[in-house]
Amino acid sequence: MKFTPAKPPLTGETLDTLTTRLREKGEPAFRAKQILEWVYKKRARTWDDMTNLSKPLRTWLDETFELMPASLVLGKQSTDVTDKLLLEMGDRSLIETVIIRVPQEGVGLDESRKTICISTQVGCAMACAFCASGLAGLKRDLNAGEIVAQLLHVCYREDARTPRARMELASFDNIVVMGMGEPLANYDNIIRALTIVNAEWGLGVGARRITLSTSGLVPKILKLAEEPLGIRLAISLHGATNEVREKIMPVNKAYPLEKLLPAIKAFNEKHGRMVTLEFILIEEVNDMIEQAEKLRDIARDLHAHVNLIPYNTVEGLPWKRPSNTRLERFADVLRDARISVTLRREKGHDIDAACGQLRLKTEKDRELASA
Ligand SMILES: C[S@@+](CC[C@H](N)C(=O)[O-])C[C@H]1O[C@@H](n2cnc3c(N)ncnc32)[C@H](O)[C@@H]1O
Ligand code: SF4
Repeated sequence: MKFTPAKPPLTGETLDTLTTRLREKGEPAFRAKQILEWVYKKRARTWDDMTNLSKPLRTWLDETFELMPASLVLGKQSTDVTDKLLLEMGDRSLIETVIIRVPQEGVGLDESRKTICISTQVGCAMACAFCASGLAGLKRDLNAGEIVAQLLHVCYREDARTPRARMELASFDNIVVMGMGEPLANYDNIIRALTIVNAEWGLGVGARRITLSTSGLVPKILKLAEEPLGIRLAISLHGATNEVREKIMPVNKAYPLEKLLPAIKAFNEKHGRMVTLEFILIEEVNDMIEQAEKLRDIARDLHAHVNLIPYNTVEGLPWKRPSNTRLERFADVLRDARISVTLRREKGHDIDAACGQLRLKTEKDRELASA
């Protein structure tokens, strides 16, 4: 399903596209920079906040663009270090954006480093057997403006909690494209959004602070390797042999390991940065020692970092998180081989942080309310 908003979101415009629109209207080129500065640096929430623009120009902007294409429906704070924002788009679609606070010594939680997890689609078509995001299939792609809007909402929220050191800064440290959706299946919009987020006239977030995670769309990984943007890459591997991977990730049929692994290598060679292999551990599905040994060999060959993630249970799905003993035993195989590995203690369990769960719950509540 495609959604065409009545007015395009301003947050989807680049400096070039906005300059072109303003030139056509007879405005000088510097106006575009002024407007974007209001949006990204000064966090203007209404056109009338943009006090150095004439009233007729503000009226034209209001008639031409949606200043903010997403509204906050729910901000859920977990008892641990994760906050979750539920955002509603113009067509009432719901998406999730997560703020993960990484505790640091000597500073309070509010001052800690923040990683933001953003969504790229409403639902997902990839149908991974363990994932809540894909349970109801794909509803639609998010446009670039809707992707960028998630980060502005985080800024609004965090600005209210902790003042920025300088006005031009984003209110977070890192971005992971690991929320709902397969980002490389929405390629043009995610690239445009990250270009805006990265630009000095946008949120100014360095490319090294942005990590995109994919289930493994090989042609798009190769395309991404050619982008000048230079973001980091994470691969959802979750199976170290085709047999295991295929059971839980249908994408493995089109792009089995013999195609995926060379594509990762090609990306590596182009960027010279360590790729991360994500491996969710699910009891008796992929947490066996033989899988750990195969994963060790793959990681060694790719010089990759391995992120082990204990499975977050999803209501209605049969999969289980392994015991701590099994988790540690798996991790030890990699540690013993001196592979760079983290065993992630996943955050936000108590606020349905497994991507897509909060949205599904809210949609169910809505259906019940309207029945
Ligand atoms: C939701 S996906 C979004 C990005 C992309 N579609 C992908 O698969 O890499 C981000 C990560 O969350 C993981 N994930 C999904 N459901 C999970 C669950 N229930 N518990 C732990 N991790 C999960 C995915 O496997 C993936 O590594
Ligand atoms: S893990 Fe990623 S690709 Fe697979 S269904 Fe979930 S969001 Fe989609």
